[in-house]
Amino acid sequence: MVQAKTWVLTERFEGFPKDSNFRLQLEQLPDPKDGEMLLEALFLSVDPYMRAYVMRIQPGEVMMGSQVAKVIKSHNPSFPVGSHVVGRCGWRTHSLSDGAGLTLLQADWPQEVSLSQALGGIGMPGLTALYGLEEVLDLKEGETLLVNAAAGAVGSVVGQIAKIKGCKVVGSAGSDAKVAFLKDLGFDEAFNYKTITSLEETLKAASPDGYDCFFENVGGPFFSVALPQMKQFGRIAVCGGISLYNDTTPQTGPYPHTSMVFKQLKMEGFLVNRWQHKNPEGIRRLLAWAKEGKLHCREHVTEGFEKMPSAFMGMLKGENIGKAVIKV
Ligand SMILES: NC(=O)C1=CN([C@@H]2O[C@H](COP(=O)(O)OP(=O)(O)OC[C@H]3O[C@@H](n4cnc5c(N)ncnc54)[C@H](OP(=O)(O)O)[C@@H]3O)[C@@H](O)[C@H]2O)C=CC1
Ligand SMILES: CCCCC/C=C\CC(=O)/C=C/C=C/C=C\[C@@H](O)CCCC(=O)O
Repeated sequence: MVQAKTWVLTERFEGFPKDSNFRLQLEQLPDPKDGEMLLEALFLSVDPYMRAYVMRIQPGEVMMGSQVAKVIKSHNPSFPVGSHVVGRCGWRTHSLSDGAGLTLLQADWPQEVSLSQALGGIGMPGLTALYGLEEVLDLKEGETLLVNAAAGAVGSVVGQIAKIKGCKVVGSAGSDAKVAFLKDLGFDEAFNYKTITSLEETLKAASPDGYDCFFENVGGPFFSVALPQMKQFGRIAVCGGISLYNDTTPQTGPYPHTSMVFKQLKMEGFLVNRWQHKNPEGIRRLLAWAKEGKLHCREHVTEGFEKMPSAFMGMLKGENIGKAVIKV
């Protein structure tokens, strides 16, 4: 028997999450049966979708989420002891699995790349950036791209891939330290949306001719101000709207119709799982860029399973630069 620590949801979030929404709970796990294995979490992810998707969890259930885990006992030949996996096991230190939904990490994962990157730049967020740019925006060399939440797990990869593709990149983030980080990554323009006097003027100054593409992560007023600055036939990939997730009453903004029609814009929402058939190739490309030094996947690491709720709430408040992960 193994004792797992888990974080369960006590009640669904109303507005911004609170400590009282979570309860640490111990769970006795039996030995794995034939075909099963015992997993021990090494790194766990906290992501914005956990706030947006909370209605999918019943109070009393373990919080949803992905982790990098080590196989510590196995009666499943496809997952030998000592191998590493990524799985949607939830907020728990130990899990039993029959292998369903697990992704085996390649045995030759580079020593110089932390396994935690499989939750970030070399994982779901990195793939989100890649697919949003290539499958949705079809970003072309020489174009100008705008990306918000640019210093985060998705946004920072978006900007770097756009630079690899020979584009001009403008990014927004919520602190001066994040702006400095973006400049270090090679963003052509970056600004702190919390301290500028006018978003309209800042966007205009960053790209007087406007934007060919907009990788939208934030929503709300940012979206409304950015839309009129799109170029004719501009393209918008709606990846998320994190400024809206904690609203208790939905925000309402100006309607997009005037810009959409008179600039003849294309706007498409997407979910990264649409292209999961391409994930092995996508991971290979991201890993290659990382090994070549073209992709820097910064992480915001919180030490200790007990700190998962605070790491989650911290990410929602913008405390992270790069991918927010918890090291057990
Ligand atoms: N469609 C899909 O398949 C996927 C969508 N997503 C979406 O991508 C976006 C980025 O996710 P991810 O990279 O994981 O998260 P990040 O690592 O970027 O962390 C979230 C960031 O959002 C910013 N933020 C939080 N609240 C606000 C606000 N009110 N206004 C503006 N910015 C805010 C903060 O940065 P700052 O300091 O800049 O405010 C914070 O650091 C989210 O919208 C998420 O839902 C992510 C994965 C897959
Ligand atoms: C305000 C309206 C916008 C709502 C968008 C909400 C969330 C977007 C987002 O963050 C999507 C993330 C998708 C993640 C995909 C893969 C997994 O790692 C998590 C899947 C969770 C699940 O489906 O169980």
